[in-house]
Amino acid sequence: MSVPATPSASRLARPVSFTPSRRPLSTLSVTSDDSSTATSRSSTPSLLGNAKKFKAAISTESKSRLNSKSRPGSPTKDGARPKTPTSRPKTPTSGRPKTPTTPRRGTEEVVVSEMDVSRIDPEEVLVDYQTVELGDISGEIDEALLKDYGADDKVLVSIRIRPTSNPIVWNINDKKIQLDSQAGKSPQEFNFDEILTGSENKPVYNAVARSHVCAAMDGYNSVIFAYGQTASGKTFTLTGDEDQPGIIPRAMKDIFSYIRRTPTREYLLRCSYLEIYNENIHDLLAPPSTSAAQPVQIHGIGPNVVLTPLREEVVTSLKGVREVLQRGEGNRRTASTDWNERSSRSHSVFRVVIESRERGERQDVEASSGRMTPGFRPPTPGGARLQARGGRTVQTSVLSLIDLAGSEKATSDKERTREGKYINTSLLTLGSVIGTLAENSSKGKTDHVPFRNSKLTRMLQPSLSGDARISVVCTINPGKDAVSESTSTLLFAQRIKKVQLNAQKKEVVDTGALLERYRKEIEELKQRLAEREADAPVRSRRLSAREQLDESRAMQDLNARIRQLTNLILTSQTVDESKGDESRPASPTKVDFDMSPYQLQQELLAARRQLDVQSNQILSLEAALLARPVLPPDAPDSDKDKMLSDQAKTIRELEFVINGYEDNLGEPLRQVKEDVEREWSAKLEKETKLREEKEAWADVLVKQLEKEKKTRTKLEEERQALAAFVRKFDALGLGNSIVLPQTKLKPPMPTPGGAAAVFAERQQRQNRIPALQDLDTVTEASPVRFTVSAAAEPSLLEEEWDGMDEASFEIVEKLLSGKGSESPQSPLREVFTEKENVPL
Ligand SMILES: Nc1ncnc2c1ncn2[C@@H]1O[C@H](COP(=O)(O)OP(=O)(O)OP(=O)(O)O)[C@@H](O)[C@H]1O
Repeated sequence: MSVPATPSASRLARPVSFTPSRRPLSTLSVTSDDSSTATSRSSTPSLLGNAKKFKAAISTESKSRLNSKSRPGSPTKDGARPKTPTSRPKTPTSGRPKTPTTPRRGTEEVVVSEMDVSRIDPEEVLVDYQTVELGDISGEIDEALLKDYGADDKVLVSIRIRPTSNPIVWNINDKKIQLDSQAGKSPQEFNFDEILTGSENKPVYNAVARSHVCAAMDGYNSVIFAYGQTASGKTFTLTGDEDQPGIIPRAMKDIFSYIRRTPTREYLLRCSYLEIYNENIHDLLAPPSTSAAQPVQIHGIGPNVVLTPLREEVVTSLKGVREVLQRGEGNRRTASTDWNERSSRSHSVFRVVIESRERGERQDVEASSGRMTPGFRPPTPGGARLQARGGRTVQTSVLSLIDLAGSEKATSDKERTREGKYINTSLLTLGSVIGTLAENSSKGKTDHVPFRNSKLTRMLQPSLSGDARISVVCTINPGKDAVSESTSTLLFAQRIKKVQLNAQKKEVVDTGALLERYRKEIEELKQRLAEREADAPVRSRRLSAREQLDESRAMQDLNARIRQLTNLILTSQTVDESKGDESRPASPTKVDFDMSPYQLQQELLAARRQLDVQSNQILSLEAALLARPVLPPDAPDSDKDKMLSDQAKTIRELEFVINGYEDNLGEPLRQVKEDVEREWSAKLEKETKLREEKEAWADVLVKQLEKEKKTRTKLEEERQALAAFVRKFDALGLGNSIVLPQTKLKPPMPTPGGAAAVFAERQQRQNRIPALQDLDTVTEASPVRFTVSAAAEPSLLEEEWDGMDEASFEIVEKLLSGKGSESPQSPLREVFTEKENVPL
């Protein structure tokens, strides 16, 4: 379906001033009325001024608040609702440098608000259902229209197509949009949450903004922004005109409607308005001279963004909002360009900080909040203004409504071209940030996101990082002359749809009460610990090992709880004083900058040491986590219980080790340790003695062996001598003729088997000496004694023949030399031969 060139008769019948006069006439079919455009822009807030005043019955609490003399915009005696002050001193128009050709509107009307939040007591300017005027609210919010967009953590992306007199080249089918094939490009189909046409702003507000405004009232940060090429209708969508109020005025009406519908809570509303012009941030609510002299700076690390100095003004009615908007818009830079008579030359951000808490009893509120002594309170930059008291938490959220400058081609004007470059660069950065976030979300990547490349993206970092619910209205010109710009806008819209969000409600707890509770608990714990420590030496003597163990564990628990509470106190104090509505993790350590450098250095060192210890703990916990036994998810409960009790046991044992072995052992366990040591030293002594005995015996054996060896050598020499003698003897043929004198030589009688058998028998006898390996069993008999008895048995090799003396050898000499007998068959030879039983 094609969008009709004239979207609807009723829309075009209205003198809508969407066609700037400086635009080339050839592209226009609906003539515009320049003066009406200017008028409609400049008179935007007036549409809110027609609201009827409503006098609601007010509570005692409200009355007291309203009757407070010190309150700015004090009510009249008839109890009328509080008003945002209107009488302000006029400021000079000089100040922040203006865009040369297009002086900002309204500078002559710029006034300094007395509702600057840093000058008033927040408790005095609360809004509740009784103080809201009926004229300040939209018709009752139709719950049926409130789709809970954003709850699914997706960006709500809508396309708004402005009317044009040019031929339309886009086909729209419900929530799909596709370039007409006639346009000559590949017809890619895009799918969005909403596609809106026409000039009615109400349906646009209902579709793209209302749910996000309500989410902000419910405690979620919400961001709504318009993106698109120049003159495509961003400002028309956000601000609108007299006939068609845009998202901002409608949102403010809905905020008051919401308050009116919520009798249980009271609210503090603060507004700020800024613009980013040529990469400088200007406070649109500050007097221009101040704003020029002191551009707003972005502070903070990572997603923690703090803007200072930025004026915040409390609003208690729609009228107050209107004044703030009027002032801010008057300070905004717009200029006539080739495409838009009043082109926004900057990105503008209108922020409403919404703080709320449950309504309390009057007395309680006054006593706890100090409402009885209203007046100046020291501001807490970036923090919540409302105090959480009496057990009531403060919920804080920010609604940001952003009108981006439109991307554009170079123009004939040098100044516009320069601005255009800044605008295009920051929009390109926004595009690449969104692109990276989308990639990271869809592909599970963690690529670096270039938030810092522009002020716009740096400022949007918390929201784009997932801290807010986001709705984007992408405005396009459907004409043939803007196909490439519209396609690029649709591609941007498609990318941002993929960004993953995770907005959470922000609540500041009643820190005063909580801290008091922590302090009390710490005191009690310290006292209990001191009592136990004092009692410990006496008690430990009476306690069993088990009880001592429990005792030491109880002391450790007490210490741990004290440490934990102390940390909580530090953290809470830091949250209270510096975290404010961002509710971001804060350093648990408070730095006192009045300390000397040396003290600070010591603090730093201590903090580093603690960090080291903690990172070690993390490592060991991670290791334990990795090493944990894995149970299937469907494992029976008994198994899980067992595993848990095993792990608890292991943890207890590890704690033992970690907390100091000696310290935790206690007296009884020390005794066990000494007993074990005694037993083992006795065993060691016995073993040492045994080893010494064995070494002595081994020495004896070695000596014996050496002796045996010597004897063997001697015997061998004897044998060789004898063999030589026998050979000589035989050679002389004296074997048979020798008669040995019976008395002198009595050689042993040959035995069966000869000398070898005798030798073997002796050896056997000797072998009856137990083997070394048997000695272990013969424990009682000392191997030394055994060796001595073995040595008493003469060796065969040492044995000398009876009667064999020097004389005997002489006779043998004679016989061998042939002097005793000539016969070769001498019986002597036989004897000698047989004696040795060895071959000669
Ligand atoms: N949907 C619409 N219906 C009727 N008029 C429209 C619509 N959209 C835009 N216009 C008109 O078109 C003109 C340009 O619109 P607008 O200033 O809102 O564009 P823009 O996107 O904010 O441009 P820039 O980026 O240059 O500031 C205005 O006169 C506006 O009234």
